Amino acid sequence: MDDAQNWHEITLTAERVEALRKRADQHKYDHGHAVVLSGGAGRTGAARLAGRAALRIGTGLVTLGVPGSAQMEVACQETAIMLRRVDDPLALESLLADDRLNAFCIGPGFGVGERCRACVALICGANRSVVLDADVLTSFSDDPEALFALVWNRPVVMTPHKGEFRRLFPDLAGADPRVACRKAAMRAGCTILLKGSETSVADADGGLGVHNPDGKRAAPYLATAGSGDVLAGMICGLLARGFVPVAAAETAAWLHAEAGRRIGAGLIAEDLPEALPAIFAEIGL
Ligand SMILES: NC(=O)C1=CN([C@@H]2O[C@H](COP(=O)(O)OP(=O)(O)OC[C@H]3O[C@@H](n4cnc5c(N)ncnc54)[C@H](O)[C@@H]3O)[C@@H](O)[C@H]2O)[C@@H](O)CC1
Ligand SMILES: Nc1ncnc2c1ncn2[C@@H]1O[C@H](COP(=O)(O)OP(=O)(O)O)[C@@H](O)[C@H]1O
Repeated sequence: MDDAQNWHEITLTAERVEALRKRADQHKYDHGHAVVLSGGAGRTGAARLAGRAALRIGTGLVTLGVPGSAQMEVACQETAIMLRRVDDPLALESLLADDRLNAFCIGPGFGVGERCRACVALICGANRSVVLDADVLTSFSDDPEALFALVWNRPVVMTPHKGEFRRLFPDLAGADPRVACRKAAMRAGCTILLKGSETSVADADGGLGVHNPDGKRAAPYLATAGSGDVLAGMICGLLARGFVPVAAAETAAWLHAEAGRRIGAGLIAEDLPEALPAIFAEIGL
């Protein structure tokens, strides 16, 4: 399916608003436990942004998986977010043994290379919901088929910007972004969110949602370092809360843009998670 006209506009539906609500009889484990894997010392900012976003979007618990070299750096910055030492794939395996840790985010600031590829293989092999962003996408640029074999038919959301998209799907990079996103999702066999001033979300069956198709929800101040890391954390948080991949990606895209629109000029990535409580109040949560 490559019909450029066959798509829906991404909005915040009533059903998704209800799914964001916390009921009085629920406790934190009812809202999931998200894990964001961090890079080493001096490279933890992106994962911390993602973790903060996952917490603000309502995940019950958020843990940052951090190499020993960066533990003090992260511990000095975080309070509500928990910390586990994860130096290597072996340590990740022990985290994966606890099935209460139900959604993962890997890529932001993680570092490119074999350690990254091995961790992605473990998470996907355990069939965990996961957001694959940034350095994960770059780590597989020499062998995209190896990544597609890992994610095929799994609860995965990939979140490339156009540079990362080109590395994984060089033959699609010149096409209309909506068509390219749909073809990429069908090729990879998972949900893909293609970032930009217009954001597309496609699933493996050919479904396609477009955010801001007419430019009326423009949020140009989102073009700032770390804003994509926050989006990855929002999606991960919604996966932990039980949203299916497409719903998590679309809902996060809408909320992320709404936060960007409200903050406007002067926005920095740290502001985005902090804008969520006011948005939630306004939509009736
Ligand atoms: N506070 C932090 O700790 C931050 C950490 N970051 C991390 O820094 C690492 C590198 O990420 P980058 O995205 O900067 O670098 P990448 O190395 O993935 O790609 C950047 C290159 O892609 C090109 N490109 C083409 N189209 C693009 C588009 N639409 N958007 C962005 N770049 C495009 C750029 O020109 C640039 O040369 C990642 O691990 C990321 O998570 C960044 O997210 C920034 C903030
Ligand atoms: N001009 C723009 N208008 C609206 N949103 C934008 C614009 N430029 C970037 N964005 C959004 O900002 C985020 C940037 O993500 P990304 O490129 O991964 O940055 P980073 O890696 O620094 O976090 C994406 O959600 C993207 O859709």
